[in-house]
Amino acid sequence: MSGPTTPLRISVIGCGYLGTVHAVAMAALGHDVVGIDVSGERIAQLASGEAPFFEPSLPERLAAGLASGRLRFSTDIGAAATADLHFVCVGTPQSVGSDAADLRALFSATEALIPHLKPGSVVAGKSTVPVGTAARLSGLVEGAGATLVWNPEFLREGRAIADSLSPDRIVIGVSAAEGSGRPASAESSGTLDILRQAYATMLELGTPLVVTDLPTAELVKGAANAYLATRISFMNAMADVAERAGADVVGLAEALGHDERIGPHYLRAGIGFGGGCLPKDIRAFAARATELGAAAPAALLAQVDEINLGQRARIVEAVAEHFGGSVVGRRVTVLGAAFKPESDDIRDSPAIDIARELHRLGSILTLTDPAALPNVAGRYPELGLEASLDDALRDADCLILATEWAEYRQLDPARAATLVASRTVFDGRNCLDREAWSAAGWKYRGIGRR
Ligand SMILES: NC(=O)c1ccc[n+]([C@@H]2O[C@H](COP(=O)([O-])OP(=O)(O)OC[C@H]3O[C@@H](n4cnc5c(N)ncnc54)[C@H](O)[C@@H]3O)[C@@H](O)[C@H]2O)c1
Ligand SMILES: O=c1ccn([C@@H]2O[C@H](COP(=O)(O)OP(=O)(O)O[C@H]3O[C@H](CO)[C@@H](O)[C@H](O)[C@H]3O)[C@@H](O)[C@H]2O)c(=O)[nH]1
Repeated sequence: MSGPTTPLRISVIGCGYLGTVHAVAMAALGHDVVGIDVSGERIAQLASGEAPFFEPSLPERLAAGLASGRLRFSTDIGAAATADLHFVCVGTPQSVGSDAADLRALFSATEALIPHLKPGSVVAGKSTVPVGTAARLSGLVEGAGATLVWNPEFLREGRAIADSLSPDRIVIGVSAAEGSGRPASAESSGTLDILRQAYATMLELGTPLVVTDLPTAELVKGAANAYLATRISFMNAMADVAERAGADVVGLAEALGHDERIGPHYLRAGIGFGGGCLPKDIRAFAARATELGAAAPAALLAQVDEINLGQRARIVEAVAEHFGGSVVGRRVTVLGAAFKPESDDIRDSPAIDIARELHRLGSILTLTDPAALPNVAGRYPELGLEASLDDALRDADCLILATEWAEYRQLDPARAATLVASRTVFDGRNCLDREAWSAAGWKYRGIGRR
């Protein structure tokens, strides 16, 4: 990608999974970027060129940004003072004790930024927030002579750099002109020009730009994640019916996906969705819908959540049933700890929940993963961790494939058979070649499969 004709000075506040990638991507586009975080450890890592989490091509992109002199990191919010555009990327996790989003970091980061805002500068919220949050923040920002826009982010972990540099669309919510309902004021003030300049490279390549009002922009993000989660739970509900009826959910998904009105994505049944986004975002969406008096959307998403969590419980029950009702003393190996492949993120990972429950029920549990074990060791020291795949397979009484890393999908069933004690595999992601595994003498159990 070539750089923009006029580079901007940009600050990115919050350097987690989203902010780190966004800062690196903005520098790759040719802008002058400072990434800011309250965590000194995080900033020291980033400043020394160490990628703080596993994400394909992040180490190379981070190194290139630092070497270019266009990317730097600081714990001092004052380092944002020279920027024309500030992206706020701090966490909005689920609140302790409720389903609602915890917005404390968002408000405290914005309040800390206020004294450093120049008149005419733009604050772009990228964190995922309940609808109505931007309106609460805009008074703060506008009091300082700056403008607030909402610019939700849709990147997926594991492909975060590629998604950031080639998004499907760019959504920008701006303040509606009083009473008109149209996002007019930002057009005239040049706010949108700054955003267009930030994303110039992508816009020149034809990336669709949707300009809307603040609440619609917030809702686009919440609705996108709610819809993706609903599709996955829908297919897991179909898997339940398929299993009971002797049908096959993989063939069902393939046939449904050919329908242009449906499309093939997010139809993979299995142990369900996890991660730092879909689970907490549908809960926050439902909590906000309830506050707004919209009971039906809240009930719909509660059902989506329940189906999803049920998938984790069902595979544990199936494993116990396989062993005649009890897993006590059984050697169970879980392949994968991250919530998805190409990531070391274990936030709300179905793999971890399943491993913890089987451990609690008395199995001799071994967990392996090519990237996420250091994160597991820090949080769940009780789980038996094994970095070597061969050693994890050795003497297992059954395998559970929980995260579809390429090395698990490509496992040779004949060779794996020589290592385990008993040839039983629960394919929690329906990603193994059932025929090949069965032919190698394995008892194969998929999700929603005959
Ligand atoms: N992870 C993703 O793939 C992704 C994608 C799109 C949107 N989002 C949304 O982006 C937001 C961030 O998610 P994440 O996964 O990067 O979270 P994260 O927990 O990895 O990162 C949040 C970062 O913000 C920092 N922070 C907290 N308070 C701060 C403050 N006052 N000033 C500066 N930094 C502060 C934390 O130290 C942390 O490094 C969330 O709203 C999330 O829903 C995430
Ligand atoms: O057919 C499918 C597709 C995904 N998953 C699971 O769904 C979860 C989420 O996967 P994915 O959406 O690829 O990863 P995330 O990085 O969580 O990305 C989601 O959450 C981000 C944070 O909001 C958004 O930016 C992205 O657009 C949205 O896809 C993972 O556990 C997957 O295993 C399934 O079970 N079946």
